[in-house]
Amino acid sequence: MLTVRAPATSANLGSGFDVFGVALGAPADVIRVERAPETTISVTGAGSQYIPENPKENTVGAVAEALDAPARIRIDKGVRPSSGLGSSAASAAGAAVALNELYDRGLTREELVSVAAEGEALVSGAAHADNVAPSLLGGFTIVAQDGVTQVDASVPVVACLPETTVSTRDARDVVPDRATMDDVVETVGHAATLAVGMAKNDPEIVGRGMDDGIVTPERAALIDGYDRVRDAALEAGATGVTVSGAGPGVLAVCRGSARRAVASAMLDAFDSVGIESRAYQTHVGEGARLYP
Ligand SMILES: Nc1ncnc2c1ncn2[C@@H]1O[C@H](COP(=O)(O)OP(=O)(O)OP(=O)(O)O)[C@@H](O)[C@H]1O
Ligand SMILES: N[C@@H](CCO)C(=O)O
Repeated sequence: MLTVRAPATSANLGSGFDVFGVALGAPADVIRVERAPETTISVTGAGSQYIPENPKENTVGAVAEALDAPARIRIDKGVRPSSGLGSSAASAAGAAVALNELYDRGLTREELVSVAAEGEALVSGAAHADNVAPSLLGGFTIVAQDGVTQVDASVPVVACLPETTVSTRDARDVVPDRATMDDVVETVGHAATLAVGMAKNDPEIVGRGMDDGIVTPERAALIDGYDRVRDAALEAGATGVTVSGAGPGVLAVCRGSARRAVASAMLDAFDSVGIESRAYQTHVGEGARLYP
């Protein structure tokens, strides 16, 4: 039996819609695999009651099929589904690493990105790789048409998850078809700033590059209390705040010394609109890890 821990991720980071992603130190899914004549899946842990065990409907089933690697697969969910922390992607990335090893397929982590993205296509209708790439490679990743670029980083973050859910499929329906040239120019400037901030591991520069006026306002409107949570986090010392992935999670970047205050401000702000939430005080972290 092989065991893999695959981290939650936060995609987009505001200015990098469908392009940027980061691996988070916590939470994570744990995937266990054993060879079997056909694929079976069992799911336990956070939100497991909402996750299908039918291989045709689970992201890990799509990965097993893509690798032609039938297995008995057990998923222990640390990443709650439909929260904006790449839950479906963490399972897919973990399964890709585990099954590649189990069947000695010899694919690199970079090559596994498109394999794991097959699972994302199954649940969200688009094979976007901005969650599976950081879950596989760790750090900060840029997914472009011609490949993935990765940089190690350890910027402190707070990921605050309200009890509500938003499905990625629904959140993709509100993405505008067009943007003005002014908005594009502004967003490119922010995205470039953010990428430099990650390379320098500097939360001030990362935070300055997180704003986006194209997709984020539409997504934020789906999250009750978003404006209050954002304002509270900024007041408590966050350098940047945005919707995590497709939401409803909210991601704040900050200096390590401000992390506790930012988390507490975000929890209080959700509470003030009658919504319970949970905050992960963590950092940009490592990718999927294989245990012997
Ligand atoms: N292994 C899996 N883990 C989690 N969700 C899964 C899995 N397989 C299938 N799903 C389905 O995928 C959907 C959750 O995926 P979705 O992309 O909406 O959320 P997410 O992965 O948590 O977040 P995001 O992509 O916004 O960061 C749910 O409908 C869930 O049932
Ligand atoms: N880039 C994708 C990620 C989903 O987590 C989206 O925002 O729809």
